[in-house]
Amino acid sequence: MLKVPNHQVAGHQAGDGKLGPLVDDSGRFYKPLQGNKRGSNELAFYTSFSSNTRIPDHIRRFFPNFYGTQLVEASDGSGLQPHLVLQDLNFRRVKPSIMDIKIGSRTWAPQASEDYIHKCLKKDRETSSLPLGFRLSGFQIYQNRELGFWKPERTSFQSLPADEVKLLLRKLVSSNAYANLDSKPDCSFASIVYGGSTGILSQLLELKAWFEDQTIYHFYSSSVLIMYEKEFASNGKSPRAEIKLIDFAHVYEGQGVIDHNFLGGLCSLIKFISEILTIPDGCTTEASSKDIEKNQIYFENGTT
Ligand SMILES: Nc1ncnc2c1ncn2[C@@H]1O[C@H](COP(=O)(O)OP(=O)(O)OP(=O)(O)O)[C@@H](O)[C@H]1O
Ligand SMILES: O=P(O)(O)O[C@@H]1[C@H](O)[C@H](O)[C@@H](OP(=O)(O)O)[C@H](OP(=O)(O)O)[C@H]1O
Repeated sequence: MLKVPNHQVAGHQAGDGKLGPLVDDSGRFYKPLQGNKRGSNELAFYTSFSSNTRIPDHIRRFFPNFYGTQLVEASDGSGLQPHLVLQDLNFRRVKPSIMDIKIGSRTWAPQASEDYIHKCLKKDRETSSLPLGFRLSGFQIYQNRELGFWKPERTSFQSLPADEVKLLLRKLVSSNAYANLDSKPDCSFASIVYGGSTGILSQLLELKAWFEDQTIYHFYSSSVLIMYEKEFASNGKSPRAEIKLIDFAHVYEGQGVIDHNFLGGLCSLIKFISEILTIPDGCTTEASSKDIEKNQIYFENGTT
């Protein structure tokens, strides 16, 4: 039995008779093949990527597994429709904090139509894409048992200036991340989620090293998803901090050219996250140093 995913933070969503992705209870995510060539383009990417022997395994792990296509009952009631069958990245996650970050100052490919380029260019200019090289496309931050998730309306954060984007990236890894924008984040999980040899920063650096070399694909409008479990982190367990790349409706062949647009955006995101780890100015001090240390010890001891 397919159902609407619990933790989708951006993109077209199922529900209220609309077309959107569905999940099953065995860990698969069914994304409807979108119209206007988006669906066929994304399928072409997954088909090419999954059979490409030049992709190293340590890079492949940053992409959802691909299980082909399947006709399933679409969420909008339009009957059996083709869907991409992907790994459900939230399978077995409990209360995941998630950020969908659209990478690149340019979200359109040169192959796109003039109208589409115009639409994207406008949005890139109006949001943080152009000034920062990425924009927050959607997020949910788990607050606590009483308050549940903080999942603000998407347009409310897509055009924020750099310091407020950094504030949200701090809130993502704070024990006191409440919907109230005035609360100063404690960043108590920064070191175990962003830092460390297996943390988000080191995963992003690994991805960046590949982008410095690879000329196979150009990724326009794709996102990096950052995910982790705050409750695990609070209880001294591994926070399951992971990055994954998603949304390949606008990926094209690289034809021997570096993907400067994606690489530039990735470098910018990396700078934001590394500054959170190295410059603690934006975090409260009471909680942080003691909590960071405590969590680091738990994590390094592998008490999962
Ligand atoms: N494999 C996956 N497993 C779990 N969740 C996913 C997966 N892929 C995407 N999502 C969720 O769905 C959201 C939208 O995904 P995606 O960007 O692929 O859809 P889209 O409809 O093409 O988006 P857009 O309208 O921005 O082009 C993501 O923000 C994420 O929350
Ligand atoms: O490929 P398409 O069909 O052009 O899809 C749009 C594209 O992914 C935009 O980047 C996205 O904006 P954000 O992800 O930045 O919000 C927009 O969402 P929107 O319709 O909610 O604006 C989508 O509709």
